[in-house]
Amino acid sequence: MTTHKTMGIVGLGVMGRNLALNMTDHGVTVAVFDPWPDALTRFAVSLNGAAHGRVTVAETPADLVAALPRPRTILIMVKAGEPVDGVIGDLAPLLDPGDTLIDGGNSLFHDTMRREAALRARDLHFIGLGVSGGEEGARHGPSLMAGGDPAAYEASRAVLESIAARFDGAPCCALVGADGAGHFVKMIHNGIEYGIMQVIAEAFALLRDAGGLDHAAMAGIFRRWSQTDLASYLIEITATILARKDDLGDGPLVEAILDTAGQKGTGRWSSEAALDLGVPAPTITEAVYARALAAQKAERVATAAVLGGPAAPAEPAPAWDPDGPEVEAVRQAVLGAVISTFAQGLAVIRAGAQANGWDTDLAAVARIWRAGCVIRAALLDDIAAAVGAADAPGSLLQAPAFARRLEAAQDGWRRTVALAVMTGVPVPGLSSALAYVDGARSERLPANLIQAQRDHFGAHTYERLDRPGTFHTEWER
Ligand SMILES: NC(=O)C1=CN([C@@H]2O[C@H](COP(=O)(O)OP(=O)(O)OC[C@H]3O[C@@H](n4cnc5c(N)ncnc54)[C@H](OP(=O)(O)O)[C@@H]3O)[C@@H](O)[C@H]2O)C=CC1
Ligand SMILES: O=C(CO)[C@H](O)[C@H](O)COP(=O)(O)O
Repeated sequence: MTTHKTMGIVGLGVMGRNLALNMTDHGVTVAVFDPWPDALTRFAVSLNGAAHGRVTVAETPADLVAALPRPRTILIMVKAGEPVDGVIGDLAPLLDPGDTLIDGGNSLFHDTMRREAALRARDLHFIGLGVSGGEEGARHGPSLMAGGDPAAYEASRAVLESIAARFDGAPCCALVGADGAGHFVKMIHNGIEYGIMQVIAEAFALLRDAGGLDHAAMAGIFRRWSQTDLASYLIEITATILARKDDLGDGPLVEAILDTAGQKGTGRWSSEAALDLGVPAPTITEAVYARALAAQKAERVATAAVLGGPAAPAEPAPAWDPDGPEVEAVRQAVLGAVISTFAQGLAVIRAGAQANGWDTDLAAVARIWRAGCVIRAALLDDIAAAVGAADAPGSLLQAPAFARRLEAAQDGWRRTVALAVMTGVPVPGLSSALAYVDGARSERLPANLIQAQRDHFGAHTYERLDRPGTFHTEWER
């Protein structure tokens, strides 16, 4: 298959525009189309005369297709859902066998599987490409998670690798399986992103509300945490956010922001996939619930007016020392919860790959998350080594490097969750992540009682520990 150094791009919003600029920086010839004239104007302004001769601005999908050498490759960068089907519907009749469409949006992997099959039947290739890194990543190096036919990926690989972020010189771009695999991996990336953002937000609430720390002190704490095992993009931006003053009012900007978090669907889809696969991902799901609860602002205000929490101490406690043991305990809680969330997400990817017949290499996934993406973190280097080892265990929790980290973190983590419970600070992320680890390391869980209850009320039968077979008991006789 021919290697493409020319790419068509449909959709010049935040991501499409910046990916197009990134490509022109890397010598790729691009032809772009967006139905919104302002998007084309904004793109022309961003180009500022650069890449002369290597950019064609098309006025219609037909012009775009005509501007591309065969076999053509077109990256679709529009909102997930109907707009993607709309663009495919516009382009497919104009394409020739062997051409490739790449969907770089946050599409649901089931949609990608459906689209890939429909286009394959028309001799067209379809790659579902997870793109992470936001605006800055798109412009200067995102992490790219591709799903599709290896030959079609090979044809676009040079361009994708040239624009991807690099970690120790290696591009953060890989084929992670067939059809919907790239979008599945990106979906779980976002689920992990939800979990980590939630536990960081809970740490912020504890430092502020239980620890009595001001925003300058908290910014310093997060900056120091950036120098530890917790080093990551999300911890870094949290330090920056906490330090920012409100230029439209007094005090820190973060306190002027309405406390209702938005969500576009990938977190919920991750939870749905985990439930469908029967794989626990409680911290991801709690993070989705936490955003749903946050969105119920009026309801929360009404409840707060009638329902009190724990009694305040007679004497207000002094603020925590930013270098003291309480803050270190919160750091351990966040570290443990981040590891737990990665373990949950990787387990869902492993099960999703198995269920869908994808040959997803978990170590490659961890490697391409080391730079460019929102969940990039120092831990990912060790995660890649742990899940890529010849004798890699079934769960990240069993990998010696992570079992030891969790053991070291658990004391502070438990004290932090206990403190949150006693002071009434909601920590669904930190506590579910801990419960996941405690459940995962339990040789015996109380599911024996659940089986007995099921057998009692529904004659569902049970198995025994000491002999094979299926048993039923007449419990009331
Ligand atoms: N923003 C981010 O940080 C990230 C976004 N993503 C995903 O990337 C995708 C694009 O996101 P983003 O760039 O932020 O979205 P934007 O809304 O900024 O841009 C989408 C662009 O596509 C255009 N468009 C819509 N429908 C069509 C169509 N039928 N034909 C051609 N163009 C069309 C839109 O035009 P109009 O405005 O007129 O509708 C708009 O210019 C989404 O799936 C998003 O979830 C992935 C990673 C990070
Ligand atoms: O894919 C992304 C980052 O990786 C996008 O920023 C996405 O919009 C984040 O999800 P949500 O809007 O639901 O918080």
